[in-house]
Amino acid sequence: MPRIGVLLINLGTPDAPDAPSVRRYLAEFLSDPRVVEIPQWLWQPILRGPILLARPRKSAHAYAQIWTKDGSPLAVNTRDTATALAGRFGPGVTVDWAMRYGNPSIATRLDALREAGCDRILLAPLYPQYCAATTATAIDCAAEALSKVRAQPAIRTLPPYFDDRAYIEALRASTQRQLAALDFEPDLLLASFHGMPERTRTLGDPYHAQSLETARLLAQALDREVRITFQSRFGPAKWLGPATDETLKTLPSDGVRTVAVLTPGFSADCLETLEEIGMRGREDFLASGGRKFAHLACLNASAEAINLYENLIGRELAGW
Ligand SMILES: C=CC1=C(C)c2cc3[nH]c(cc4nc(cc5[nH]c(cc1n2)c(C)c5CCC(=O)O)C(CCC(=O)O)=C4C)c(C)c3C=C
Ligand SMILES: [Fe+2]
Ligand SMILES: [Fe+2]
Repeated sequence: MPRIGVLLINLGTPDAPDAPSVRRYLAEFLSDPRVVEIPQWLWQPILRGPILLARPRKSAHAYAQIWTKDGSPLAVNTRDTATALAGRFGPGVTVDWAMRYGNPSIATRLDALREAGCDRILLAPLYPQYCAATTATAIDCAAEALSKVRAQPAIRTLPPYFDDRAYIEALRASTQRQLAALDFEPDLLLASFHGMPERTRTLGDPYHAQSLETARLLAQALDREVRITFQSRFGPAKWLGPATDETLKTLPSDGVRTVAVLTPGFSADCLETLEEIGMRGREDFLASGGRKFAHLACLNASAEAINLYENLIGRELAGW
């Protein structure tokens, strides 16, 4: 009987909500040439200069507002997902989790799975929409770690699931459950995806098209309009639009008084959903004349999510 490992991979987060930890995390993240596609000789002085001098303190303040007693929400939600999936695929399958940047690293968890006897490993980046800056770099990192291994395990990767029926169904059920618990019926449902430089789309990254398709299928499943925006702009380059923050500021003058925002491109709640949408987005909307604002939780380790991953991962493992 082969022993199988499943490694859930998410983006990564600082170890603590303080400036030195955020600095270490940002230095690793923003030095990845898959994330910032500027030649390193030109980029590193900018990163090591203005960015890593100013941003860590500002971001640490934001992280402090969303930190939980168990740690960073991104890590806690990803860990809880792995824990909830343990045992769901039979006794020969171990489910573990890792972060592309920071801890626990992909290399250390791949080592642990191999030490546990796993000779087949499914890499499961928890990004529904494929993006070179998220999916590809996670796979690159795993391949880099395995390049130092003599007796390599067999590897599979979980395909993007942006249009998978099980994913759309999980989003539909989670959205309807959360809308039913609100004390208002929102005029508009806004789906905010993480942004990317516009240039990556023209270079052939399918992320934008896959995000649009997710929103279209969700609108169809809910039988109502779902408007799409892109958040978290970084740097001076042109990013995918329309921008979430600008949209939230102009919606009230267009007659939208109540809004519910979901973030279907994030598998787990994190700084970008809890602080950027749940706090700053809310303030922007209400300060611009909006009356009621709701931020819907990501799938996280909800029953809908566990059902989804059991389905997606189960299908991959069926061939093993
Ligand atoms: C879900 C998909 C994501 C894409 C695509 C993505 C691209 C991308 N991000 C940055 C810069 C930053 N992102 C930051 C945080 C962050 N980003 C994602 C996801 C995607 N990023 C997540 C899940 C998180 C949250 C991490 C957490 O700890 O909670 C940050 C750090 C925070 C900050 O200082 O604002 C930066 C910086 C770029 C440049 C980029 C694509 C080019
Ligand atoms: Fe990001
Ligand atoms: Fe951000």
